Amino acid sequence: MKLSVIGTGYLGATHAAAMAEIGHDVVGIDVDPAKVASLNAGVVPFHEPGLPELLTAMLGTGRLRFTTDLAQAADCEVHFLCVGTPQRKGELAADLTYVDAAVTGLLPHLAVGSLVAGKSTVPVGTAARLAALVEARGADLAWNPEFLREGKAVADTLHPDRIVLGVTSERAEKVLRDVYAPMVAEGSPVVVTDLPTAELVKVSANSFLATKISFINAISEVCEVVGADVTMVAEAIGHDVRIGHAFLGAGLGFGGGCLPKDIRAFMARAGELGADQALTFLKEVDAINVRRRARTVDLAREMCGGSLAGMRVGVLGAAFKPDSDDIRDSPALDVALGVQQAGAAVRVYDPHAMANARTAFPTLAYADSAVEACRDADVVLHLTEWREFREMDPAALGEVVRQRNVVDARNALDRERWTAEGWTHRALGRRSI
Ligand SMILES: NC(=O)c1ccc[n+]([C@@H]2O[C@H](COP(=O)([O-])OP(=O)(O)OC[C@H]3O[C@@H](n4cnc5c(N)ncnc54)[C@H](O)[C@@H]3O)[C@@H](O)[C@H]2O)c1
Ligand SMILES: O=c1ccn([C@@H]2O[C@H](COP(=O)(O)OP(=O)(O)O[C@H]3O[C@H](CO)[C@@H](O)[C@H](O)[C@H]3O)[C@@H](O)[C@H]2O)c(=O)[nH]1
Repeated sequence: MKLSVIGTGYLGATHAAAMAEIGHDVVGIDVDPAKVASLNAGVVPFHEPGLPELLTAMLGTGRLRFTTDLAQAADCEVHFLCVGTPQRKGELAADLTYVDAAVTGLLPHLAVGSLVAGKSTVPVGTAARLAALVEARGADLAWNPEFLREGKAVADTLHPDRIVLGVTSERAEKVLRDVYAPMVAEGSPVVVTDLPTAELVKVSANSFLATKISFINAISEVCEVVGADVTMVAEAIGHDVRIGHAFLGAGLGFGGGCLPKDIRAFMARAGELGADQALTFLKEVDAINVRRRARTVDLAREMCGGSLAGMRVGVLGAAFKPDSDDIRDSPALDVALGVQQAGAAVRVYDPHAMANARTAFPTLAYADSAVEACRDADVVLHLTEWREFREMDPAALGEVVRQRNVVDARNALDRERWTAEGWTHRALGRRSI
């Protein structure tokens, strides 16, 4: 089938390459000419394991190309909307400017009988509003939310754990089942529903994930008061299959371009709909999450004898999670800024997010390696659990620091190994050994 993918960022570039991989003829369209040129040259403009190889292979087949020209979508049967829906400045609500611009721009090129399939995460009610515009052109609109995780985007797209089809006609359902035929054949469950339910599935899933993380981080706060160990609590409760181990990783909490803005936009939308009371717990989920960042700064301060003024702090990690260069709402960079504001000299290192971090936070100092970030440090902060950091040799790092103090804000370092090398190890939700 001929498909267009409108918006080729983290979601759209992956979706476009994956659709070509399963045999479709795909044109990716973005308003950013630099991004389009880069993708056409086989260079993914962000870090996503496996995507460069897939992109190169798909460009080679001739089934995938990128352009800034929406007119090139005119002969496509399906148009996937993958543009951003960031948080509005100074508000909780989502900014729908890009979605509206993409649909308005597409309307003159829409063939009668074609299908617009929204993948962006939107406030409930958006799809019905857009459907009226699309239907007036003789086309159809569906909502097909996306659940991929950054760092695992290729596998998640090619082997989704479910496919959600919000549709208003049997024809739209059939077209999307044809698009995803290999995934359906492989056994991915397909949930067919109406437009608002499909929109709600997406924000409900992210709200649940955020709630699970903040739940264990709330327990972490209590563990800190009583001297208990949150990692053991998580392990023990996770053995109950009704609870499960996933997303009980206590630590610095969630960031990124999805969970934080999605729970805020959900609260804002519920407020607009007069259902704000239903989601007041998400305010607490957000507050618990943000408190973990302040607690990490406090731990660093405690390790430096009560004040960070004049101290040197080595920061390991800038991305919001490992295997991504995404720094949107990154807890690591928030902590780095907090420590700097408290008077410390901070040096940050991340294996893949340095360029993004430097652009967004030019006032922070950066180092070219983990060792250089930690040279002469009074405390090392482990904030993003990249494999490179988890496998670091604490003995070698101990040679370059001023004091062997480490805060493991992701509960991911082998603390027995670090303490055996003379490090004072502190972690969120665990007493020291
Ligand atoms: N990143 C993820 O892991 C992920 C996963 C699931 C869902 N989502 C949702 O997908 C959407 C996109 O997220 P993202 O992380 O890929 O964002 P992104 O910022 O990386 O990409 C958005 C892209 O859209 C382009 N764009 C903006 N206006 C456009 C227009 N009018 N026409 C064409 N292109 C336009 C931008 O230039 C950019 O390249 C959001 O709604 C997000 O919540 C993201
Ligand atoms: O036990 C855990 C698991 C995750 N995190 C943090 O939570 C954030 C989000 O992690 P993750 O969900 O793995 O990354 P995303 O790529 O943001 O993916 C989420 O957001 C996407 C965009 O909506 C959805 O498609 C995915 O299903 C959803 O998992 C990161 O900061 C993690 O460090 C924790 O603190 N503890």
